[in-house]
Amino acid sequence: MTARAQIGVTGLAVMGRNLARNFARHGYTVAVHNRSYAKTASLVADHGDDGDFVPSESMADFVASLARPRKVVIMVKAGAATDAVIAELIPLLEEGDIVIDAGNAHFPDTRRREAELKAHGLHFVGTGVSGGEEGALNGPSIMPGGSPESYEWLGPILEDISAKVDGVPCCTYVGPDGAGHFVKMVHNGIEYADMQLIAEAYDLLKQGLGASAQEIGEIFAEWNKGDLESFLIEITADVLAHVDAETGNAFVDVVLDRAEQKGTGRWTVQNALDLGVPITGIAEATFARALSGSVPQREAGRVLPAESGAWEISDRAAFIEDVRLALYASKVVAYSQGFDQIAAASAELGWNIDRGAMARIWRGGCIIRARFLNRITEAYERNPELSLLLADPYFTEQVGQGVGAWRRIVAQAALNGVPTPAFSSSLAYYDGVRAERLPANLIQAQRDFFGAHTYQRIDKDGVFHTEWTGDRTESDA
Ligand SMILES: NC(=O)C1=CN([C@@H]2O[C@H](COP(=O)(O)OP(=O)(O)OC[C@H]3O[C@@H](n4cnc5c(N)ncnc54)[C@H](OP(=O)(O)O)[C@@H]3O)[C@@H](O)[C@H]2O)C=CC1
Ligand SMILES: O=C(CO)[C@H](O)[C@H](O)COP(=O)(O)O
Repeated sequence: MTARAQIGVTGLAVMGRNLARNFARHGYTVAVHNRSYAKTASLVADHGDDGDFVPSESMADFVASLARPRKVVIMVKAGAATDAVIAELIPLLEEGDIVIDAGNAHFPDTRRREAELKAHGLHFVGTGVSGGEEGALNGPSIMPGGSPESYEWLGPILEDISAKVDGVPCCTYVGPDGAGHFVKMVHNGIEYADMQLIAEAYDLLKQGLGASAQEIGEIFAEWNKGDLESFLIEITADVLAHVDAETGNAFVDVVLDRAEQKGTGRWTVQNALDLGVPITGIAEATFARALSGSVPQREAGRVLPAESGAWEISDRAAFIEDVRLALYASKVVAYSQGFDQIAAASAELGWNIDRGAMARIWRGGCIIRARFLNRITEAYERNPELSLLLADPYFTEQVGQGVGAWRRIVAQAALNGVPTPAFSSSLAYYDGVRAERLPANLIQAQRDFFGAHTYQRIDKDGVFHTEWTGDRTESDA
């Protein structure tokens, strides 16, 4: 076997096969392999004319077909399958070779694998890839972690096959070990929030205006021409316009209202709890999916009284504009929180992640690609240490213009019994983060009362405790 392939892909399901085709279409000789040979054979049979593929049945032949340093992309089911493939690869590879896990791995797994492969003299690159089937083929957003040295070898190839916006690749080096998969995880968390917010906007228009799916689709299509322009709004308009062939009804009206999840949103929330970063929009979106699937609770809950009146909206156009403004503001909150989480993890793990660069590589190729990501990049370019995206002058003004609408929508939804967990929690976050004084003073006093947990004062330095069950004197703790 001649070692002539410039890159290899093992795992040729939806993502791997399209990524392999993308490499081939960009002129790379691509070694391809899958656990079961049928997928390899069908890739070459169906898409052989995309470029130069080198198919192999065995992992040993696959590795032997790669030029050194070998670059092996693993695109298999995340978790145990990735470990199994790595274990098979290690004895076949040589010092300096690069293993790239492009699946949706959990970043602690990536950190573990990177350390393990380093001990074998191998580079391990955990990379986020977003864009689904279409993105993998035509240009995804790529978020690679690992050693800077590995990026010197790999970066040009990944940048080549990534999406481009204004000629700029949607791929850049993210940071060491698990940084790439961490950023992909937060991307997916934001994806959950964005989808939930869009779903809430749809529900408000449906319940408030009694609008049909078709009409709401037209509203979303209109919104997609302005500040909200994004892939998710675009596909929402498309989905809402789709008619079910079997029933002739709007497609969304025949889809069961139970949202599933594979785990990246949950990981994002779990990690935010560990870091102590309030990502309330993402958390509510994740829990909203859980609520939608809580079948026994939802069946039991149908008896609960609503105590809400009939929703009458006199000015339809004004209501639609309010929903649009509330959606935009809530969306900025979700991104602001997600970028806070990236900053916190980066500081804790010494990753030195450039948040502006992350917004830049999310402008194209990925599921959350959106017009306003340009504005986020600009905000972090203005101030790389920005502690709150919402406080960047551009976003302060933009969100500020919609605050009245946001409050009206959240209030009307509550009065009319329409659940808006992501809209409401985002507004609560906005009010919380801008508050001069929060009621946490009372919580500190309570904690000191029952557990001598101490508190600080606003009028002098130090840490104090009050003898609550004694004479109530205060002492330095
Ligand atoms: N689908 C999507 O839109 C996106 C997916 N991802 C991530 O990309 C990765 C691939 O996703 P997708 O293409 O959907 O495929 P799947 O996650 O459905 O995984 C199927 C692939 O994994 C292989 N596989 C499963 N178990 C093993 C094992 N023990 N040893 C070797 N190979 C194994 C299968 O081989 P076989 O054919 O032999 O069964 C097949 O090639 C996943 O990590 C996913 O989370 C990332 C972004 C978007
Ligand atoms: O990674 C992705 C896109 O970026 C996938 O689409 C994501 O896995 C979908 O997640 P879930 O199944 O949890 O909704």
